[in-house]
Amino acid sequence: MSAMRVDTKVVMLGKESVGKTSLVERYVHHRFLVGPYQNTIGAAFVAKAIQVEDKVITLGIWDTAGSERYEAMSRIYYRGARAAIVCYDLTDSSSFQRARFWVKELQKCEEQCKIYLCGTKSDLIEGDRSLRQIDYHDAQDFAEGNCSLSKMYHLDLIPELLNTRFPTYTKMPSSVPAEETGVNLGQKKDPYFYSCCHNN
Ligand SMILES: Nc1nc2c(ncn2[C@@H]2O[C@H](COP(=O)(O)OP(=O)(O)OP(=O)(O)O)[C@@H](O)[C@H]2O)c(=O)[nH]1
Repeated sequence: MSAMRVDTKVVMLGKESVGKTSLVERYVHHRFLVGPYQNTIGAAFVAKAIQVEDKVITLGIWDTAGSERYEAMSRIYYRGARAAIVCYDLTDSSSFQRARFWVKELQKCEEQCKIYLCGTKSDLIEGDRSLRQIDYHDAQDFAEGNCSLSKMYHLDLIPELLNTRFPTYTKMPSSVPAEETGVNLGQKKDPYFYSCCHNN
């Protein structure tokens, strides 16, 4: 069996239960798994081939375990990553603290890695605004304060962002309304991301 060639390494980081695995499932298999929560142990790998202009590139996505018990292991998985999706749960302030930790760590240790800050579970706050624990502006300020570029991007555009050889920035929306912040996998809406790329 021949080894799979991965063109671009992507790592998912964030506190346990924020929804990293669900995001990967959605992106790769177009599904949202309902049922009891099963925490990731160590890390999981999935590959996805995508078309970028006239080329096919293979993303190798490492979905790390959020539990702090696996923190040292997660460091192994972000080594050499071209992009990191750092997730936080909009209804859990401690998960935002954890996301800040990972962003700082990546900035320090992986200068070439593009960082995407992603708020998850927006369906919960749509149902009940009082559940929101991370203010929209706090997240935006954090992205702007730490990076030279801070916009929101649609998930499907991330492959284009990742491919520095064939950048197609013209397709990106310059902004999306505040209401669309965060990821709503439960209701299968499209996820949006803050990008805080400090090396674009
Ligand atoms: N309501 C809602 N629940 C979600 C969403 N995304 C994930 N969940 C739920 O949150 C729980 C944790 O999701 P996972 O995707 O396993 O979280 P994880 O970040 O991979 O967790 P670890 O493997 O522990 O690091 C599961 O019960 C999911 O069904 C979402 O967008 N909305």
